[in-house]
Amino acid sequence: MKKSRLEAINISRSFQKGTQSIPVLKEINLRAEPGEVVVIRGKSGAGKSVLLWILSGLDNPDSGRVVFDGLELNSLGNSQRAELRRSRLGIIFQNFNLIGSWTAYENVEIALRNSKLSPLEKSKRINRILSELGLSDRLQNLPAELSIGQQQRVAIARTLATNPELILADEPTGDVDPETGAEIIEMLLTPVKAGKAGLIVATHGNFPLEIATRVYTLDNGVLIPFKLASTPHLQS
Ligand SMILES: Nc1ncnc2c1ncn2[C@@H]1O[C@H](COP(=O)(O)OP(=O)(O)OP(=O)(O)O)[C@@H](O)[C@H]1O
Repeated sequence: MKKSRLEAINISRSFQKGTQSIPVLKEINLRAEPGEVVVIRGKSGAGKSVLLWILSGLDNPDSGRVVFDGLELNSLGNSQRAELRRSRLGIIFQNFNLIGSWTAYENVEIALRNSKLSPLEKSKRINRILSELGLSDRLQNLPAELSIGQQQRVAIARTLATNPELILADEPTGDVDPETGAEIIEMLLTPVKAGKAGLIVATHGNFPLEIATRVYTLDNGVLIPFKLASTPHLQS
């Protein structure tokens, strides 16, 4: 099996406020590969989103490296990074990043714009994923006509549509009821259990830690391994 491992090596990132430099990430080391679920816990403002942006090449670290499947993100240009995100990484943002004037269907379709699938295959895939997420009767609705949880599911459908090798999810179950949360987790875990994708999740704490391969707490800029009471495992 091809191992598309992501590795972050000694990542540091600070932000400037006036003359003051505020460190958000301090020499973070992290890895994830297909079949693994890596959870990053942390309070609001701990730097979880900043870390996910850096891991997906949306932001640059001040120092350190991110390597995905042998590719150094730092040395890729913007268009190469965008292509990597489009074709191999799946990012679920905290604010969903849906396009307001497009329907649920169109918001998922955009992820497949460069795919080699035929129009029929594309449409079958979009319909299947949206219906698996319980949105078959919302295909033609705009984001503003959907509940927050439904918008979140459209964002997840858009991410899963391209069969990414690594999924980076910022609070994927943040704004939904427990039942919907469980469905979202099941959808995210399907490619992970099949060994096709790795999953990195950032959470305040409402993600079930027992399904994680590794859990960390991001505290004061440092990533600290978090030990679960029982042995973590991924049910298949
Ligand atoms: N562009 C920026 N300029 C200055 N400071 C920033 C910038 N982006 C993030 N920060 C700061 O970095 C810190 C970490 O923010 P981040 O959004 O990563 O936190 P988080 O752990 O994801 O929080 P939450 O769980 O509330 O989303 C915050 O103090 C934030 O103000």
